Amino acid sequence: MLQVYDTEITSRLFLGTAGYPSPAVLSDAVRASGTQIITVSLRRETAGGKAGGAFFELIRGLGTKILPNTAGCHTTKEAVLTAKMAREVFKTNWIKLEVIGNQDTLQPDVFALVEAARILSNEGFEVFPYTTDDLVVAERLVEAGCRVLMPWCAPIGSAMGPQNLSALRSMRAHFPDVTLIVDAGIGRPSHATTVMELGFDAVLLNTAVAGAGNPAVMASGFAKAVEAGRLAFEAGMLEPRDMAVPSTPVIGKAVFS
Ligand SMILES: CC(=O)[C@@H](O)[C@H](O)COP(=O)(O)O
Repeated sequence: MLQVYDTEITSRLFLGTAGYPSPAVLSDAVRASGTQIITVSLRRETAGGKAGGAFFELIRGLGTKILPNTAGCHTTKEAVLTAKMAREVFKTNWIKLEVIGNQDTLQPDVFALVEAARILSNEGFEVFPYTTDDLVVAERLVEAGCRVLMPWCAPIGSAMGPQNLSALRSMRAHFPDVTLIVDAGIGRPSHATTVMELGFDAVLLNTAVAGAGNPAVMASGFAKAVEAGRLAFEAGMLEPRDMAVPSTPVIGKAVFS
């Protein structure tokens, strides 16, 4: 069971809803993933060219909790305004806060992000900030009122997978009580397993499923990968060793008669 703000969920896989070839494929993938939280952009072109009301109706019909996002925003002002519109449209205080600072890497403008997080938290929003793996920025976001952090593991849509495992490990160690969700850059189920093994609470991904040859099958693969990583973390994994250790201890010598 994972607590996200005051909501308890069992699936640790969050799914984006952009870039699917059709609304039907999107619906199938969401169902196959078993996700309980999907993120929706108020601004992006949506599945099958459907936009606005029709798309949002489809999203509401999927039976998951909705985490609106501010994808495509580049300033504090734009992100705050988009968050307020999202609250009206989806009747939720949750907002996945994205303030993009660089067009090539789509990395967040962390200064504008902290400012927007503070404004929105003060206005009663529960903020899920899309951030880098920088510990100082993370501290500022927590001070601004965020109880969830969403560090990237690689640029959005890159499918590169974790680029800085030691930074992610440090983040987990520094924030044992903050809900940490890896968001962006995951390309394969094994990437999701890797970050879950580090003790991250969940992963959010979009492109790896939406762009797969068969999104529903890939969504199901990711669900299993996330669960496997979590189970491994909870079970306690062995540390790698330099030397061989016999897995079958022997006592004395075999006796042949
Ligand atoms: C969907 C969303 O809100 C994002 O933050 C992002 O698009 C996820 O990244 P990937 O598409 O790389 O999984």
